[in-house]
Amino acid sequence: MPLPNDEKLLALSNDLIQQFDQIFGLHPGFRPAHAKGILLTGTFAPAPGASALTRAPHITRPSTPVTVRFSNSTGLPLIPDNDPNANPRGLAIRFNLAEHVHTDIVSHTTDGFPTHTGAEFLEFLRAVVASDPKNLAGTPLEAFLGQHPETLAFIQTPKPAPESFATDHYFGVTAMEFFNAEGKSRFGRYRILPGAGVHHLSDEAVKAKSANYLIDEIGERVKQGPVTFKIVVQLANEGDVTDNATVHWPEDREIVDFGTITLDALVADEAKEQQHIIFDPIPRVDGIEPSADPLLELRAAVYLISGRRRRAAPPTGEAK
Ligand code: HEM
Repeated sequence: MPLPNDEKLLALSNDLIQQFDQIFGLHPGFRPAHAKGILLTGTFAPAPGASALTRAPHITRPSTPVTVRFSNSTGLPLIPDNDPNANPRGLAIRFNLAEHVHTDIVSHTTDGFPTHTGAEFLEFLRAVVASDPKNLAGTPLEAFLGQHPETLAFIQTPKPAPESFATDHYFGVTAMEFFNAEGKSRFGRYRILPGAGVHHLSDEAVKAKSANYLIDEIGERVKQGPVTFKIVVQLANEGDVTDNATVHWPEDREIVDFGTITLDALVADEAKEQQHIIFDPIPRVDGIEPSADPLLELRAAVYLISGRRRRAAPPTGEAK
């Protein structure tokens, strides 16, 4: 994936990475956000009707190998899985179409995002750093939230911890434009639904869990049998806002089946692979185009700059 030439976009990308570094500290070889995670492999099988939505190659083939990464929030490689700040959890899915040819979905467990643009997100992060969350009166964060009800709404959305990475639902958040073989297009947002059902833990139950309960559990679970997720797409109606991750579409919007992923193994040489793989929020595949959501191009640049830095760091091995 290429880096864009847009100087302003690159400067904003670097500022955002620096802001994460400032909040979480530098951890060479780890991601500045979603630092703690685990990689699994499996296959994707398209849903029978999905070709009405898109002509993308993984929809026209019976089976495509996938690599997925489950993660905790924050740039702390050792954040305890039972820390409330580890929510929302992430799920990044790579569809391996051929050698060095792939398309990804990047999702997390909250349906939405705090801000419409990356510049606002940077302003929000700076306000967080400059404010005492326990005493908001008169702080930059209070001022920001006063001007951005969509950010307050995201903060106030409950973010319960899952029983397992395999029992949470994940949201693509940013809309994509899907094109089928006839050239007909629809905007949609991915949802990734666990075959084992959505099961969250109460705050009390989470406290009793261990610092690695999710990472340990998914490793054990996949040894016992396959872990499945159904991928669906929530379709926009004509006139729905498709370029703003803070705007939700009404729940009555049509949802179509996209396919199923079946995960059956952990990745060997985990630390090395996690350091190497760079997920891309832009699909870059025929049949699925990015929407005009400003987060997409920015994130693609952020993840690439960050990923190149991670690859250039000494091997992490096991986090110490
Ligand atoms: C301006 C908006 C955003 C910024 C600046 C941002 C920043 C980052 C950064 C720096 C990383 C580490 C990338 C790497 O080193 O490979 C990352 C990873 C990630 N982000 Fe974002 N993010 C944004 C929006 C989102 C949204 C909307 C979602 C949910 C759909 C999301 C979900 C994730 C996930 C799941 C990962 C981990 C990917 C992996 O496993 O490699 N982010 N983000």
